[in-house]
Amino acid sequence: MNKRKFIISLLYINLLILFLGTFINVNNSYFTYMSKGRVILLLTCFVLFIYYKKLDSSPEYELAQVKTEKKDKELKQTNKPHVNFKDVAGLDEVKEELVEVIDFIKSPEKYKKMGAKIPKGILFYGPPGTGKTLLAQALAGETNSTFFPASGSEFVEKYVGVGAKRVRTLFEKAKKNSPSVIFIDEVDAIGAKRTTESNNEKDQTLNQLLIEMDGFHSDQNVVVIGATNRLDLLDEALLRPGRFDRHMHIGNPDLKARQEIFGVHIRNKPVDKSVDIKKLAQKTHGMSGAHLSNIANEAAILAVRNNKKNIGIEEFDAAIEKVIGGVEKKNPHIVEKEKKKVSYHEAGHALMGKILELDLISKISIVPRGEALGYVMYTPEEDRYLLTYNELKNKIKVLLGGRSAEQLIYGEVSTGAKDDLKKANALAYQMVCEYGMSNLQNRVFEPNFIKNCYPLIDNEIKLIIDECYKDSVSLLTGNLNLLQTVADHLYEQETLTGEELDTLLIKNNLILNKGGL
Ligand SMILES: Nc1ncnc2c1ncn2[C@@H]1O[C@H](COP(=O)(O)OP(=O)(O)OP(=O)(O)O)[C@@H](O)[C@H]1O
Ligand SMILES: [Zn+2]
Repeated sequence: MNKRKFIISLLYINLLILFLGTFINVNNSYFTYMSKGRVILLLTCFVLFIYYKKLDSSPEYELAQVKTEKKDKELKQTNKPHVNFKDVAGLDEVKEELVEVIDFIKSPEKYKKMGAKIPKGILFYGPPGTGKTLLAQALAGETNSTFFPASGSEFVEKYVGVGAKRVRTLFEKAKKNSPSVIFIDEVDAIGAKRTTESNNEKDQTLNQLLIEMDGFHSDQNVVVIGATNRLDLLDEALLRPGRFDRHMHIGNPDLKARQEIFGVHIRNKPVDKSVDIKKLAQKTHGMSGAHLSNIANEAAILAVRNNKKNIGIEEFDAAIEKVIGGVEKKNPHIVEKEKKKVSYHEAGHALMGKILELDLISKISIVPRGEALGYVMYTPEEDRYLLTYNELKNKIKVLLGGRSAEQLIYGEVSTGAKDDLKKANALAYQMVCEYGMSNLQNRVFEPNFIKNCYPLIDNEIKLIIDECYKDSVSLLTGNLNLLQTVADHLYEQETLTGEELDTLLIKNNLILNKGGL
């Protein structure tokens, strides 16, 4: 009821009471014998009633009504993203993992009956522009949830308690509008590791976030998604079970994913038939989804500028060059000619792993990840607590496989093996100083004693590393064809799963030469 209506109603009721009073209070000097007064009162009541009714349909009133309804609807609409999984290209593994969360949000009763708890906190981590925000929006879109975006930096304020209050309000709103998805970008701005030097405001904000995450129950149907470029910066407390306990890596797209991302971004653009999306994807190795969307947009702008009906390959090429210019300054990883070298390097690691039957390979990739230009991911067959002398040496050989491949193919080595060498040397050091696995035999060297006999220890480390490197080069030499095939496929596809690697070997009748092992 609005103000005007309220006043009229009051007036109306008062007049009615007055009118009835004329019958009860016979001594009333005004009305007892004044039937005219009664008529006037009745008439006023009637007029007021008509006015009241008219108010309901007055344009002014209707407008006010429409305005509030629109505001409510707008709020709901902006909070309900019209994005779903088909707008997110690539990232198949992550989407697969999220399917379960979607089901949780859609039919919580099913899980409640089984006593299963809805996952509360999911953490997306990975380089900028890879679709973390987009994916969170799509999760809300898929489940018709209300979306509450926030950024960690918004919560960090000068005044103690302000950030904490904002966190509280955000969660309150989300609970009221459930099912809902809270998305906190740059979560490291509030959730960074606490230092001894206290920062009252930041600590309070983080504490409030922890309290809120502990506080809501699975039946409240609120999912919190945090995003960060730096998982290593986050406070342990935030990663504990019941908080952000599901971590999903959102990496840069590989060739196939880049093709798909281009597909999404040219969906509504008039693109010339001669444009080959695969070729565009090949030219944009190492770029993020945001870069690709930027390229599609730049190309469209250029087409307008060139008075073209359709976007042609010239526009795409110019747009790629423009974006690469910006990227290369920030990201030294993206140099096309290095892609080949990285392919040999990673193929070297993978082949050594296969030859020596170390852990199972789950993925080989030349898509840069963090500091690394490429990587091989292993799934350990079982937890191992005891490793033999030969097994440790095999581990070192696999670590040196990348450098050996480079030496073999290019006749010289590059800086790409920095991390491998560090790990290989650390293992060799442990073999000599901790495990008694060198010519120094069953001796163990305590850290404060090492300085005294360092040349001796260093010599033993060198013997192990040199022998492993020699073996690794000779094993790869015996499998040169294989190295070539794997590297070529890796260069083409950018990622190979463990199964794809196996199929490749079988299909090409390639037999591992284990060099008498
Ligand atoms: N996988 C993808 N599929 C389709 N478009 C994508 C994809 N990844 C990124 N994009 C495009 O890039 C834009 C930026 O992505 P988004 O903001 O989600 O990245 P982000 O990972 O959240 O980045 P930041 O870490 O910088 O916050 C998106 O709006 C979208 O246009
Ligand atoms: Zn390596």
